[in-house]
Formats: sequence, structure tokens, C-alpha cells
Amino acid sequence: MKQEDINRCQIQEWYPKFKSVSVRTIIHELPESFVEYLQDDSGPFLLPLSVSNEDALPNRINNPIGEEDYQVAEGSEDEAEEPPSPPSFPELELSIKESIKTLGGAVFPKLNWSSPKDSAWISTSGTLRCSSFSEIALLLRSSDSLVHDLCHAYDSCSDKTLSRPPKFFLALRRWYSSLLPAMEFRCFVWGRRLVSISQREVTTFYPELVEMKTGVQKLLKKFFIDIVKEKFESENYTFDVYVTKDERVKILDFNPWGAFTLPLLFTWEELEQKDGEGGDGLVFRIVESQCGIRPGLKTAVPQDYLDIGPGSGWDRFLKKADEELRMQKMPSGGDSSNL
Ligand SMILES: Nc1ncnc2c1ncn2[C@@H]1O[C@H](COP(=O)(O)OP(=O)(O)OP(=O)(O)O)[C@@H](O)[C@H]1O
Repeated sequence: MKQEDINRCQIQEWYPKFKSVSVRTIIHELPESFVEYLQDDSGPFLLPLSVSNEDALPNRINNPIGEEDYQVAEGSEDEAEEPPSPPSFPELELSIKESIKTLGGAVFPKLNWSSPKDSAWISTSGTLRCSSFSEIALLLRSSDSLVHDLCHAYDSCSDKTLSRPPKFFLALRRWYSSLLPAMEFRCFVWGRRLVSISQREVTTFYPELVEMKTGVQKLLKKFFIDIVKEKFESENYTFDVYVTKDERVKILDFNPWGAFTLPLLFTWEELEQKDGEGGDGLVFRIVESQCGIRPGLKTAVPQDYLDIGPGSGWDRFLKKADEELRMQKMPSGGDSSNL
């Protein structure tokens, strides 16, 4: 794979060409100071100080009062270090605020290639829906998926000269809460021919797809030939689409062939052997039964984190903490056998 193939899959490159068949998006060039903030792993996790007073986590990350109390109680006041002051990006924040308003009040954020999908669990809604700069910063800063965009995008290129793109962009896409996962598909293009299509969400069996399969295949094949084939210049790539109820096709994303792109219900070896739309070799795979589902590879949160029922890890942890607190409050100071 070449750097130019990777570059074409950046949203700021493909979106202007496919705007009319995609989701409404506003793209912001990011100042280097914000890129450095996203990359900075040293020091505590601080959200930017909001100039519009819109905090994603009010009174927590940006309020060091609790920490100061703790430091005074632990050691002498002289030893307590000044907490670092949070960064601030007023210009970026205000332009993002304007874009969010233009896009109807809520957006889906992504950088050049990727969204912070692995940090959805940290937001109050458990999704990537953002209605403020602060929420966007929280998701971007907490994401491991974005480390790929920031540092490793060109790692699998045979002509690698870059370690990162010269500029980073933040794409704000109008938020759609009603997207049906069953209607998302990944299309695989090999040698400029549409060779395969896979259901995008492979962790679920959608019975309705079994009946719709032939119609969707025809629709996507026509869409590829009419809209994508001539306009996207790489030989090999994938693109993700959403099919609406009234059978319109919307492009959600382009991805490079192989490397960090998931082949979903195929393997890359299989895909490279398909003879494609020239003959009748287009292969469309969906999960055909409840037994065929695959585990989610990227968006998983440990089950222990979600399970809060009796006997769960959380339950035992909270009971133990409660017990320890009660012990500490006892006049003797709890267990004295260690004294
Ligand atoms: N505008 C939107 N509103 C709501 N949900 C969206 C929106 N755009 C995308 N999504 C959901 O988020 C998922 C991931 O989107 P997208 O492909 O743009 O992110 P990504 O990080 O590039 O993912 P991948 O690397 O897996 O391709 C989509 O499959 C879709 O379900």
C-alpha cells in the first residue's frame, strides 16, 4: 500500500467529492497546540478550560479542590505541588460551537481517518454524540483508536516517508440517532472492482437482512458503478455505506485495503481471490443465523465494567469499601493486630 492510498481515505480528502451522497459534515483544521494536547500522555488528565462554560465533566476533572484537600491531609503544605492549569483553545472552541449549532445541535466527531469509538463508554450517553467542545475533547483525549491517526497511519506503507500527516482535521458530522446497524455495509474494492460486501455490524444476526440481501446487493453494485468507481482513485480500498429506508445509499467512510481495516465476515486472503463485478463474482456476506455472530473487536468494554448486579465485581468492591470505611470509623481504628 502507498501513502497516497492512505491519504485518499482521510475525510477532508474524500468528503468534498462525495458530499452529496454522504452525511452533512463540517471540517475544522486543528491547531498544532490541540494536536499536542491530544498526544500528551504526561501529567494528569485535564479537559480544556471552556470559554463557554460547557464542561463535559463539571466539578471533576477541572476542579482540583478535592485533590488539594487530599494533599494537605497526606503531607506538609510545603510539599503540595501547584496543580497544572488546564489548557484552553478559545478560537477552536468557538468555531466548533458554531458548527455544532449549524449541524442541528449534536455531532459525531472524527479525526482524519478515525472516530474515538473506543471511548464512547466514557460519555454520559454511552455514544459518540457530542453537543459541546468539551465533550468532543473528552472523547478524543480518552481514545486509543486515535493514536493510530496521530502516530501510526502510515506504518503499513511500502513507500513510508511520513510518520504523521502534515495537518490534522476534526470532522463534525451531523448526529443521527436513528441509524439502524443492520443497514450498514462495508464494500470491498480490489483492482477497481467491487468484489465483496459484508454486513458492517458482525456481532448481531438481523433476520430482516436475509430477505433484503438480493435487493441491497443490486443497489450497492449500481451505487459503486455510478458514483464511486470513477471518483475514488485508488485501485484497492473499502468504503462503508448506510442504506436508508427509501433505498438511498449514504457513504459513511473510506478505508485503506488491509492494514488496520477490518475484513469483517471475510479474510483478506479470500478477498484478494475474488474475481469481482466484471464476472458475477460479487460475494455478499451477512450473518445468516444466530450461530454465525462474531465478537466485536474494537468497541468492547469489559463485561466486569458493565455488570453491577449482586455478586458482580462492582458489588464485591463496593461492599469491601463499605466494610473498610466502617472499620476505620470504629474507635480502635479497626483491626489492631498490625500495630
Ligand atoms: N453521523 C453519525 N451519527 C451517528 N452515528 C454515526 C454517524 N457516523 C457514523 N456513525 C456510527 O459510527 C460508526 C463508525 O463510524 P466511522 O466508520 O465513521 O468511524 P471509524 O472510526 O472510521 O470506524 P472504522 O475504523 O471501523 O471504519 C458507524 O458504523 C456508524 O454506526
